[in-house]
Amino acid sequence: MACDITMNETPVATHQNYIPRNAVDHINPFFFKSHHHAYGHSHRHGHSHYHHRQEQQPSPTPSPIPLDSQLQTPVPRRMSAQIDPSSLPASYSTPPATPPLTLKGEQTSPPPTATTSTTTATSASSVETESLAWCTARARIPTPDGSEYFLHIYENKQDKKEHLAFVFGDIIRSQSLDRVQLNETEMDRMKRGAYRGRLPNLVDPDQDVSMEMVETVSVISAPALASTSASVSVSTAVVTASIATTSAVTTQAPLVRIHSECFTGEIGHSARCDCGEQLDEAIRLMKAEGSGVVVYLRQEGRGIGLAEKLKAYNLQDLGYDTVTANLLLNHGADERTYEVAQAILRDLGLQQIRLLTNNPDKIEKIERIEEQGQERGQGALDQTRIKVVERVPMMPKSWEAIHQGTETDFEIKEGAVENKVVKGKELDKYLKVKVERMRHMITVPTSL
Ligand SMILES: Nc1nc2c(ncn2[C@@H]2O[C@H](COP(=O)(O)OP(=O)(O)OP(=O)(O)O)[C@@H](O)[C@H]2O)c(=O)[nH]1
Repeated sequence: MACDITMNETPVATHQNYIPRNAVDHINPFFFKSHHHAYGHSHRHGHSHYHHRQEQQPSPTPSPIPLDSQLQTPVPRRMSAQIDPSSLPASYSTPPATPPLTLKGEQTSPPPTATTSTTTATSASSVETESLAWCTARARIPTPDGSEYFLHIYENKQDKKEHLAFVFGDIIRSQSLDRVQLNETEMDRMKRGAYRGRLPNLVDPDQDVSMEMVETVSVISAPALASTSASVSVSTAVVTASIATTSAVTTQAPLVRIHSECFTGEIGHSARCDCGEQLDEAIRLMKAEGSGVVVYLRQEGRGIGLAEKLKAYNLQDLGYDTVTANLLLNHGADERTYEVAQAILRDLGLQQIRLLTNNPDKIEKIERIEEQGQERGQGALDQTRIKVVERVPMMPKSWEAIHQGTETDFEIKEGAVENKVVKGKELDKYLKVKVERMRHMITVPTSL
């Protein structure tokens, strides 16, 4: 079977208009947006280098790349398409950081031929109008038991945090990641993780890259972009090898865990909460099913942040419970929002999910269609409803042992944390308060 994994530069990505990637942040409009936010004063008074440069050195000629202004979007974050090369120092005309790539044994990239197809490249603006969150990178993460998952990084319009998705199995894919971006080479796509299958090692001379290995990878070059109005055409080389199909149909909705960051419980071995245990259990279940998604939201301390959570812990040591502690710090009992999680699930093509949770608030919020997007200036967001077709409870391990009468077999000592499984009076109190004051749907053991 013909197998062409040769990487071609797209025609517009010429030597002349190439800008080193590390130089681009300073002229990237998205960078300006966040920079402006952080240094609003200096910009307002026109003192910043960026502002000065924009006003004093207007671009004398149009960009060599015919792009509409809508392309000034955060995907890709370091897009070079907006740059007028004539306004840049000569030192910027260096070779591309992503050179044309050939497989071992091949001489040069062939010109576009029958194996090259014209595909629709998205203007990233379509991502901006359609979704609150978009995937910027994905990579395979092998785990000690030999299984692996793909970690996805998401940016969004609501905050400046990098939210994550742990995706188990090959079927669930990010639409925003798979979209063809302007001017990108197939090497760019592989670096972002926009490929199917597994990447072959092209570098190690001891490792023979067999055709069989190469056939396991396919750079995705033609995702469906029918709804994209602002689109341009680019040519990309197409891997002609057979690829892992996505047509496999899952018989049931995938397992999903929407998990909020907990530094103390996941990294800090804290026995105050069961967060680390829950994350591990969700991953274990998804490995067992061979499919599922953990959406990991950077909403530490139920949205109040780590410093405030530590203050809440001091108040808890003084005797207040986890809800009252938040209120005494002038926070809500739970300040989390789930619009970004909704956007991530939509991006992953998940509309029906089995949600691992005890928290009814999460279910209500994830199913709700928010109307605030427009008010926040987020454009017309995709509002496809997500349905929780099943709630899968997360019984704390120590309580599960009590319910099953296996408490004495339960190896964890009082107050200890073992493989992130926790047991102790502080945990019991925390969990009871979540049942009594936060409507958590787990049965408190009668002995407690
Ligand atoms: N403010 C505050 N946050 C806490 C405390 N203990 C844990 N957390 C945070 O609570 C959140 C727990 O997140 P999750 O486990 O995803 O959510 P949950 O509301 O417990 O719901 P489920 O686990 O899905 O049943 C994390 O952000 C933790 O950092 C606490 O005592 N005070």
